[in-house]
This record gives sequence, C-alpha cells and structure tokens, in this order.
Amino acid sequence: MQALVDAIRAQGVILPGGFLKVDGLVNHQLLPALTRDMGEHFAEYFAPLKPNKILTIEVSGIAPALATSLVMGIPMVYARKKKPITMKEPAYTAQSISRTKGGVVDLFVSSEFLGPDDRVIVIDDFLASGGTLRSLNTIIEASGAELLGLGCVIEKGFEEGRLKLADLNIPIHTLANIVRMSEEEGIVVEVGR
Ligand SMILES: O=P(O)(O)OC[C@H]1O[C@H](OP(=O)(O)OP(=O)(O)O)[C@H](O)[C@@H]1O
Ligand SMILES: O=c1[nH]c(=O)c2nc[nH]c2[nH]1
Repeated sequence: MQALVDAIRAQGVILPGGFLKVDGLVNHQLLPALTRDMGEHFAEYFAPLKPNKILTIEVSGIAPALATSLVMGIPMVYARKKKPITMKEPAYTAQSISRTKGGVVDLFVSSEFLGPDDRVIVIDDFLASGGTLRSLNTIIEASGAELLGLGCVIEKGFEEGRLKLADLNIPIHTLANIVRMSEEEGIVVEVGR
C-alpha cells in the first residue's frame, strides 16, 4: 500500500531496541483516509476466503480490524487483556508478550463471540516475531474456530515472524514491509506482500 509506505517514510522514527514509532498513523493518532484504505486492502485480499469473523487484539489492532469489518460486513472481535466482569464464561485465554509495554499479558476471548462455526481472519497492526498471532491461534484452536489468514498493517520483515508462522499454513498479507532500519540507512520500507 503505497500511501502507507509514504506515511512511514514521512513520519516513522527509529527507536532503540529495533522499534519503529508510527504513533502518528497507527498507534496513537489515526488518519481516517489511510485507515479506511487499510480496511479496503485487507477486505479485497481476504474476501475469497469467505471469513465470517475478524479477530484482533486490543489496542492497536482494533482500528485496522474495524476498518476491514466495515468493508466486509462481518463482526470484529478483539481479545481483551483484562477480563471484565461482563465477560461470559467460558472464556478462552492465552498469554502473550507485549512488545511495546514489556511483560506477559493474558488475552481473553469469550465463547459467546468465538466458536466452531467461525471462519476467522486475524487483523493486527504489527507482525514482528509472530508471538501475538501464535497466542491468538491458541485461542482460536481452543474455541474450535478455523483460522483462515492473517493481515497486518506493518511487517518487520527482519524479525522473520512470517517464517516462524509458516507451519500454520495460512496466507499472510501485510501492507508495508520494513526490510531493515538503522541510523545509517534510515527506514528501508517497501509495499507489503
Ligand atoms: O509479532 P509480535 O512480536 O507479537 O509483535 C506484534 C504485536 O506487538 C504489538 O503489541 P503490543 O501489546 O506491544 O501493543 P499494543 O498495545 O499497541 O497493541 C502489536 O500491537 C502486535 O500485536
Ligand atoms: O509501535 C510498535 N513498533 C514496533 O516496532 C513494534 N514491534 C512490535 N510491535 C510494535 N509496535
């Protein structure tokens, strides 16, 4: 998605530890036209798989997942990181590592909104190590739903999450790929794959 690549080149900042700050378009402020385009790209790519549900994880996955759900006309469910008292049991749970905040987080999805009838695509903001998708897949498997594919806004190709998830045997589609980034070279980014 060329507009996303341009926005990353214009606004992306390299932070210590191999982190990319894109708070102006993905992780803090959201841009309506860019976010709508993300949804349209994911919807077009995943429509042939005929999903009936989108799963994401709070917080930064919600915007691209909702944009996709609006175009596809299917519900979007987000895994919660704290179990509210309103959540109906049984809830499926898995642990994941928060890359930006550090530490282990618990993820919860109620059986009320995910089950054996669901054909699921996962939409998230970043694909880095692939650990988060692995955790969501644990939840999907426990629920009896079927995982059809993964869409992420930004892939950090140098972390090789795509390779690490190869055993899942699902299509993975990203909108921009960070090939590498360093002080010397800056952010080397290309249209996703
Ligand atoms: O492929 P991975 O190595 O798992 O990294 C990707 C995950 O890291 C971030 O989550 P995080 O909890 O840090 O941030 P958020 O609260 O902004 O969603 C991001 O939102 C992805 O879910
Ligand atoms: O804002 C972010 N920047 C990153 O580099 C990253 N990697 C995983 N998750 C991330 N979130």
